[in-house]
Amino acid sequence: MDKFVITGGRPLRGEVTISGAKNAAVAIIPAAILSDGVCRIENIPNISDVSMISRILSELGAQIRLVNKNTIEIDPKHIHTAVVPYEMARRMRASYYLIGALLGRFLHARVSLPGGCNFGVRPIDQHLKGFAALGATWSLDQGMVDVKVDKLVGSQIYLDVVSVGATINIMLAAVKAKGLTVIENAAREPHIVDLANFLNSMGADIRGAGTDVIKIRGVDRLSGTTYSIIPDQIEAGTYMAAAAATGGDVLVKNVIPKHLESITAKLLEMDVDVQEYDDSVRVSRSGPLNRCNIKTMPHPGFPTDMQPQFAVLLALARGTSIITEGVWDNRFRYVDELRRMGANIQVDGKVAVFEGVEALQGAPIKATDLRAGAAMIIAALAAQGVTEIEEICHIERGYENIEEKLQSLGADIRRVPVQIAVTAKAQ
Ligand SMILES: CC(=O)N[C@H]1[C@@H](OP(=O)(O)OP(=O)(O)OC[C@H]2O[C@@H](n3ccc(=O)[nH]c3=O)[C@H](O)[C@@H]2O)O[C@H](CO)[C@@H](O)[C@@H]1O
Ligand SMILES: C=C(OP(=O)(O)O)C(=O)O
Repeated sequence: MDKFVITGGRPLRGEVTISGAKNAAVAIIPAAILSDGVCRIENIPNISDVSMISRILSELGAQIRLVNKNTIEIDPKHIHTAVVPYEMARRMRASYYLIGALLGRFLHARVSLPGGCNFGVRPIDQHLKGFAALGATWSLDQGMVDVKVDKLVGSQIYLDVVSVGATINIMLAAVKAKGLTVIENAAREPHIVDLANFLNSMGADIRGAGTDVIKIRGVDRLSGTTYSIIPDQIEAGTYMAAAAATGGDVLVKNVIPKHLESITAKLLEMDVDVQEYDDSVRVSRSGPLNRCNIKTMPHPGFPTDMQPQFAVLLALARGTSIITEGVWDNRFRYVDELRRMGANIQVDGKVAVFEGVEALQGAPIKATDLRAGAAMIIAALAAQGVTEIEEICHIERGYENIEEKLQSLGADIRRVPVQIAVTAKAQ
């Protein structure tokens, strides 16, 4: 296991190119199971969650060819089982998309309950409610969800909570159902639109993705396709926050500025300069950071996956700021790590109150989850002195080449192996 060693205090300057979106890739790769032909998927981020979901597909019998670092071809013809190995699926959140995709193809799926970042309870009741509305029955035994159906039949489904995962999973099963499925109170994130575009390019009939009512008219077959994944909204936002935290000047390239609107709005409120171009944004700061309040919400609200990175900015902003976490029950586990660096933050349930400090100091800390890990990197880049960040495997789930990208912006970040202390056993 490696750790990052970062010497802070250098403003980030230069250009960085954003990779394909993790949360689109981990939905689109399992969606390829539904195809009769080969799917060529471009702009795939080279991250561990993508490697894991690809390995699972291979394990099921799919042929996966790496065309280059960011392009794969998936031939799902030889998938021979609807049972996903327990150990693999429970390591990542997006393995739950295998339920919808396998159900669409085999009318049966047996998949372990998913893993992913630990934000407290992460139920899948809305996914199961959706499958049941399409005619399926499910049971749970030995940590595996078993979902079966004789025939998928389109239905009207109202989601009780706006859920990205349930919206995508229901779409995956409903594309092969008989008749029309309508998902009401659907999530509207950019990766939902990307998945719908991917499925439509295979011959699906999905309308309304990006709004809260999605209509899916089932089709008998889906063909192979060539598709390029959208840029990662959260990776882009992370580099924007890093530029702002270090008082730098960074051109963030290969983005869809529309997807960044809520992030840009908060940076502007904090007196950070943001210039938008066709497919890039330039973020710079020379004056102090101004305080602001943030409430995370489903898209188009401020994304919960940007909450920890902005917490670092608020920890350094003048005055008192408040973050209200509107999506997850427990997404402030990283606050203890920021406190080690000198941040003044009080947490009460889903609300965190920040009293801005002049500077953070380097300290030994850890990544408690993926975006918390990104936030620790930002804090370390802005801090005085040296910070060591352990448990960076969380960060590798979602950020392609993060140390190289930061080094190209002038950051002093190194990856070094963690020394394991070995205690000699008395004979
Ligand atoms: C792989 C992936 O894309 N992960 C993202 C996805 O996670 P994920 O798909 O797991 O998140 P959801 O949108 O489903 O969850 C949103 C809220 O709905 C609740 N809920 C969800 C499903 C359900 O069946 N019942 C239920 O009550 C959750 O507990 C949470 O409070 O969207 C989250 C919200 O934008 C992001 O933080 C994650 O990065
Ligand atoms: C929470 C995230 O991912 P996952 O749902 O895969 O844990 C994330 O991408 O920030």
